[in-house]
Amino acid sequence: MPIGHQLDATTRPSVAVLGAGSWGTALAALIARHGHSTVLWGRDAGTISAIEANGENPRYLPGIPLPGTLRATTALPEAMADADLVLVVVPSHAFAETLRALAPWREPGAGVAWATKGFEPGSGRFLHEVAGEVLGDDVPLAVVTGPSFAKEVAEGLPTALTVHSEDAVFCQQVADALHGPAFRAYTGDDMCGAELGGAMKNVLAVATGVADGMGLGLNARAGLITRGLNEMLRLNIGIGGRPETLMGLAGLGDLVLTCTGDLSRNRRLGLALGRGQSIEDAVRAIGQVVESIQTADEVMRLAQRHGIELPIAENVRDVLHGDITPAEGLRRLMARERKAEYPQSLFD
Ligand SMILES: NC(=O)C1=CN([C@@H]2O[C@H](COP(=O)(O)OP(=O)(O)OC[C@H]3O[C@@H](n4cnc5c(N)ncnc54)[C@H](O)[C@@H]3O)[C@@H](O)[C@H]2O)C=CC1
Ligand SMILES: O=C(CO)COP(=O)(O)O
Repeated sequence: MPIGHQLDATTRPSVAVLGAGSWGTALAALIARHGHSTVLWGRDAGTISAIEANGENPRYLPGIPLPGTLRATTALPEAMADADLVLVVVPSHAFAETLRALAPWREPGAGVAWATKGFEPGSGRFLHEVAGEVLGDDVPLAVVTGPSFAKEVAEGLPTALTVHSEDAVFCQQVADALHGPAFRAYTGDDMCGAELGGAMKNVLAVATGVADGMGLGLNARAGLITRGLNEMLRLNIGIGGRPETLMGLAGLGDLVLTCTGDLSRNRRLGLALGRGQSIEDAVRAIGQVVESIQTADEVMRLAQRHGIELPIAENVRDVLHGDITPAEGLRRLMARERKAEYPQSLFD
């Protein structure tokens, strides 16, 4: 278990946020508003100079003013200099390369947290496994997850999420930076469960989006959310996570948000597929990262390794691959054998 570095409670840690898309920008703005010295790093020079010049991220959060104290740069060493806390907010496909890039510039003792949702594409590793391997065992690590649309956080609307870490001191440091008048940050120490919930809800948001796009009604949506939660819980227990993690913000909370809120890109992908659009056209129209496309494969590989059946996630994967139509997915789900809702207790 990593050893947390001691913090002076009277000082506010300086924060480097890596990834200037919608979520990285919203989190950097939140932390800067809380009085932390905050630098946002992004690879796109146009976006970074617009943030510096106009206090706005025109591509990802148009029309939302960012705090004047927030600095932005394309130079990673500059962003990392003096950072006590690093928050990585790039898509999952860029997670490992971003960690490798930041590692040489990390200040001694600085912990690394991430708000990325998903697995390492290809290997299917959990992001905390990737971080442990790239950064080593003595770097404090934490995951930030929960129901939180970037636009609403950037607008200062009330939000609650959760920070999980095996390092209690670092966990508190990350939660302190996020917690504020319009933002509640809870804490926990189940990184596996927290990461699984954040990744899996994206796949289930596609399922409810497809159902809504096909006009299947509100009963179908509620049924999918509930049976989807059940799939999350069963897989989580299979991997040794704790059930209560997924009954909270990292699971149920984020599942409800993304399965019902049209700000969700994963739900919008499902809506488009359910209305008969192609995946290519839908992804182009959304114009931002849609994590479920890779996560569906990794969730199914993980489930197969643990011998766990996930009918909804499996159908989402097959629809995303173009192997079946949404109508065929519906037929498959409705034709499944009848059974007890809970053949065995989840909580034994
Ligand atoms: N937007 C949201 O409301 C929330 C997003 N998340 C998660 O945060 C992560 C990031 O998502 P968003 O910011 O929403 O995506 P986005 O699509 O808004 O922005 C992605 C950003 O990543 C950058 N990027 C892509 N590849 C890169 C690379 N190889 N190196 C460096 N930067 C790279 C892009 O330039 C862009 O700035 C995802 O895992 C997402 O699931 C989590 C909670 C809320
Ligand atoms: O993770 C999110 C909200 O918690 C954002 O969901 P989408 O990636 O589907 O937009």
